Amino acid sequence: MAESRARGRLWRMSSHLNPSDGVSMEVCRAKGGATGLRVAILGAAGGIGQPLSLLLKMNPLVSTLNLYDVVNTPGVTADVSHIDASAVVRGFLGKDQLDSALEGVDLVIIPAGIPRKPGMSRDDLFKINAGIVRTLCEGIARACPRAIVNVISNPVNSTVPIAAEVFKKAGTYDPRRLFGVTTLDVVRANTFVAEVVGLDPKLISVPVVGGHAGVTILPLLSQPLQVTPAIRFSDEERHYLTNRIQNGGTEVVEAKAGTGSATLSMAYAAAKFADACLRALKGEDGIVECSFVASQVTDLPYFSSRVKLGRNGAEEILPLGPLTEFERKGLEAMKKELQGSIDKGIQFATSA
Ligand SMILES: NC(=O)C1=CN([C@@H]2O[C@H](COP(=O)(O)OP(=O)(O)OC[C@H]3O[C@@H](n4cnc5c(N)ncnc54)[C@H](O)[C@@H]3O)[C@@H](O)[C@H]2O)C=CC1
Ligand SMILES: O=C([O-])CC(=O)C(=O)O
Repeated sequence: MAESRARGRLWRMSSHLNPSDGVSMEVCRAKGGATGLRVAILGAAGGIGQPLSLLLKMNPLVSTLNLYDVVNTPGVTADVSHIDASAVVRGFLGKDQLDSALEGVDLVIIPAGIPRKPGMSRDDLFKINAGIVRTLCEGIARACPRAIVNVISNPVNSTVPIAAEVFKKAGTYDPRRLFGVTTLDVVRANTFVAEVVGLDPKLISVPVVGGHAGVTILPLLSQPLQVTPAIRFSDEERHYLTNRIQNGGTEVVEAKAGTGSATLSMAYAAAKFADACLRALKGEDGIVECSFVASQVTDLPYFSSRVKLGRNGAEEILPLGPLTEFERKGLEAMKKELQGSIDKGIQFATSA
């Protein structure tokens, strides 16, 4: 009897999580950690969304985790909610619940949209993902205009400008609060450099600048911070590493052979970047991450480089630092493509 009573209680606790099912939280004395931060994941049932939900549930800074998708959120929500970490997990399904998913949220992470198949470029995703990101950002402008926004959906070089234009149109744009997530490029750079030099990747921190597609991804291999004496690469190593980092996404797409792109490493990278944003929101000082943001570091209007994070988002965009001839050439080589992708996003959002 005692056992079955306990089971009934657990069932109600988990099934309240989808607000559409009409079961209330009456049986729960606590309504969730009041002092933490509220996070929403849009696209939470996807390949990235699911492991990212798991990692955010485990983040002690999160008090409420809202999981939104157009399919399958009740199952993902029930599953993740059973993990014994303090964040309260709530599921939201379909566009009618978008605004409820976003109300009062401090940080929104967007991994919604289709992934690549072999032979596709990230730009090939524009047709479908541009509209998805626009719709979701319209929801953010309505329901949580002060939230920090982390855009993962590809092509990032265009989806971030789309998000900015949606917010401008709504009168809610604050460039400090909008970030394209390029952390996976840094994660890959650290891993591949560590492999070549035979060090623990935790000791390596390679700034990766530019954008998030092919030649627009530029690792500054002359600046792998934290290592003394500084690492010097041969020409052969520099070419190998730059090429592998620029094509890391394609490497995974081809290995997955039509079943998707990076999901686990991306969830790890997104959780790392989200954690940096949350710690900055909490007032921690000295947090610096690479991200694709509105920028004046080059003549391009958006650019990924090292950004100092603070309570209001991007506090300071740090200069690129001294570049080698190889890196200067890489920077020049990316400009046309990156500007084109940015213009394409702006054009899409302003002509609609
Ligand atoms: N920024 C980066 O470094 C990376 C970006 N990506 C991108 O992330 C995106 C997601 O990739 P996966 O999770 O592998 O794809 P997926 O197809 O496994 O999951 C996407 C999820 O988005 C949902 N979705 C579709 N339309 C939606 C809408 N209107 N509102 C809410 N949710 C919606 C789908 O139902 C699905 O659950 C892709 O565009 C991919 O290219 C992937 C890896 C790295
Ligand atoms: O390559 C893709 O399509 C997904 C992605 O952005 C990455 O893994 O860096």
